[in-house]
Amino acid sequence: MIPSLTRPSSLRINRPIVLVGLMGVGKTTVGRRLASKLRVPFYDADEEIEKAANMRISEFFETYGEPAFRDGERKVIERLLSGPPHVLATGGGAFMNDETRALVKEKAISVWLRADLDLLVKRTALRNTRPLLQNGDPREILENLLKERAPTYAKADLAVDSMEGPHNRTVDRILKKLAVFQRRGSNK
Ligand SMILES: Nc1ncnc2c1ncn2[C@@H]1O[C@H](COP(=O)(O)OP(=O)(O)OP(=O)(O)O)[C@@H](O)[C@H]1O
Ligand SMILES: O=C(O)C1=C[C@@H](O)[C@@H](O)[C@H](O)C1
Ligand SMILES: [Mg+2]
Repeated sequence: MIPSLTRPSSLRINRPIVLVGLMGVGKTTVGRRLASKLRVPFYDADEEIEKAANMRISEFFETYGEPAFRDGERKVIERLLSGPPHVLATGGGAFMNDETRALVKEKAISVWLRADLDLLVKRTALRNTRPLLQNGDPREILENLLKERAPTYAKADLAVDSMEGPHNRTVDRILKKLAVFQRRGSNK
């Protein structure tokens, strides 16, 4: 028997699926697995920006600053969303940009991945390449970002918890909500 980890989903998506949410919530890891189950390509906006600019995100922030990064991020997301259905993991701040969010709302199904503060602190501690967490106490920064950004993330079409446990449990929760959303048009 094919293990459930790799068993494809019977769901057919007709629009890109865009994952939004804070740093460390699992957009990249969960997104990659979701795409594989849906048998569609996976893209990570942060990786695409790094490829286009030929530098790491942290270097981009240092060289050009955050407003230029947000502009590049919007362009990269616009290019990706004009292609066929796929799963796209966005950078943690992408959905905060009004133009980027309007684009995502128009062209894709957006999914807010949620986790509590403790888990975000634990997961982001595994990698220290996130420029916004470099200057100060990561817990305090994440707590403030969570407060500030949650009302905007809540504008996504769906919200799914990405809590402790196997990644695939989160993937399966997304697939279930997507199936209902596609059938009914909306299901928060
Ligand atoms: N559902 C999950 N269960 C357990 N661990 C997870 C889960 N999702 C992600 N992780 C772990 O948390 C870490 C951060 O995940 P990931 O890099 O996918 O987050 P991200 O949302 O893409 O962050 P960023 O916005 O900084 O790119 C990884 O080490 C990953 O393995
Ligand atoms: O939350 C944010 O604003 C960011 C998250 C990362 O994915 C990167 O896009 C960048 O470090 C900014
Ligand atoms: Mg990521």
